Amino acid sequence: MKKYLVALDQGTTSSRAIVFDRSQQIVASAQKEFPQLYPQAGWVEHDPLELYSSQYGVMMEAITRGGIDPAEIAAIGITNQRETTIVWEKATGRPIYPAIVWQCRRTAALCDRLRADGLTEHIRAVTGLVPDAYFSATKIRWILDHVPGAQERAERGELLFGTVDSWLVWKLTRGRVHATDVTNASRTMLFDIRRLDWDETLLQVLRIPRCMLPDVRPSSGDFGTCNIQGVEIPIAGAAGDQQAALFGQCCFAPGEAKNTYGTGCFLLMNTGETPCVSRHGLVTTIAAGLGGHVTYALEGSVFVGGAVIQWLRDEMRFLSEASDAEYYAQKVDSTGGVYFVPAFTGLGAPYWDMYARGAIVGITRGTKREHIIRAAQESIAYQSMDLVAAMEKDTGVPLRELRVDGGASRDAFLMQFQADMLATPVRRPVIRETTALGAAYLAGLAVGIWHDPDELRRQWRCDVSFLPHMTAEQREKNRRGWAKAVGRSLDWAKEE
Ligand SMILES: Nc1ncnc2c1ncn2[C@@H]1O[C@H](COP(=O)(O)OP(=O)(O)O)[C@@H](O)[C@H]1O
Ligand SMILES: O=P(O)(O)OC[C@H](O)CO
Repeated sequence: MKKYLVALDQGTTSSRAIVFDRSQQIVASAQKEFPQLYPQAGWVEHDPLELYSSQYGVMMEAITRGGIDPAEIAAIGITNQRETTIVWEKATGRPIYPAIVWQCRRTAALCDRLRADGLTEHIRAVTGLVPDAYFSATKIRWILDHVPGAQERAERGELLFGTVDSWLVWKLTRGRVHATDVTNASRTMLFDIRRLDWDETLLQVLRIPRCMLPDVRPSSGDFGTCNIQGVEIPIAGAAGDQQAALFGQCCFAPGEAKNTYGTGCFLLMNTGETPCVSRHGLVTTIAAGLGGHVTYALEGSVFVGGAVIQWLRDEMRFLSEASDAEYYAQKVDSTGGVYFVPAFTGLGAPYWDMYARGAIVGITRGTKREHIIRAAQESIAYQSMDLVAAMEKDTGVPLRELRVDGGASRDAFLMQFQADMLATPVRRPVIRETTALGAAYLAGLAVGIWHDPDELRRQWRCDVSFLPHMTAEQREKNRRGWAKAVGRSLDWAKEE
């Protein structure tokens, strides 16, 4: 009997595969980190072949570890780092350039031109986004401009574009399927989120040939099959990792929200079947929906979340493990007035400043390593607090609780500080691999392993609730200090 679902979670820093059974228990998993490439200041790339090989490798490792017969696998669900842009040759499957990662700022000047040309409103109205180097559209333009002959080849139909989901689908189906799902399409800055089609105006402005774009499909459904040891296994779900996490957290009803603390932080709130247009710096995006219905979400994206801890570990050598941050932060009872704005790749929502850069302010002769570590952790919560504030202004409704997940949500100090700064309960579920779980749900619903979202909702279990304790006065003082620190980091890298 088919009893397993394999979720492939291709993230920014690692590829993971998790095998779930029908009762949503993790049967086996495997994970592999891959190199981050920083060819110039502000640029971030991945090797697309490495993304695929690490993802394929961990899938096979998890299947082997779990002692699973491929014939028992009901379906594969894919979830992925979003916006990251890959262009490859249709005939050979060879990428023509490294993957330009969502964090990469190289197209900031092109985004400035789009703004200067008066396209901001069109982009907002049609795609739900803001003109920013974060999204895929200008990254495609950059590749077509910088790889010799690429524009002509793309126009002749010889090149294909895809976000990481499309690339994995293409590779896993051995070049048979060139498709993406609506959630990933909604992050390209080329997709009309109401008409559910590529937007002709933006394609023309950016001279992107329609023939290189993938077919856009519902997140739960048919993405071809992958042959594992002679067995054709349906790829039955695909969604961007943040939308998958929203789904995995069972935020199926309008008003339900989650925040994922991974490399970045991504706060998404389900807003139902009508897109909610933000007036406070958030974007409108498509959430993973079912049964042909399109569900929308408001999203706030923070570019550097857990990555600030990684930076303290790898570049500053302040920590030997990311998990040590919690210990050091609690060795001091405050940051001693230090604020850390980790705007390493600019600031995302709600500031959208591609030229902001990192700042550590308030340092005195008494500042110790522990203060800086604590300030780094607090910065993750402050940035998320800014998103909640924007969301509450947009919806006019205070957030009742925040569901959390992602690598850095393990950090209890951070979660408590988050609850304190939001004055809202923060709830961490038993299964923290909600991104992979969301992908498994989407695939499992498509092949009939589960029948409806209510069945899934009944399974959501809270592990820890962090309740707010901070006084309103302290909260306000912290909030003011943070706002002042952010002001110091804005516009830093803009050339005179
Ligand atoms: N205990 C911890 N405390 C704080 N940050 C952590 C902790 N564990 C992991 N992280 C951070 O979380 C991130 C990894 O989370 P993960 O969800 O695996 O990310 P991604 O999916 O973006 O690759 C890293 O940036 C790491 O620094
Ligand atoms: O890989 P993650 O978990 O950091 O997520 C990356 C986001 O999808 C970028 O938008």
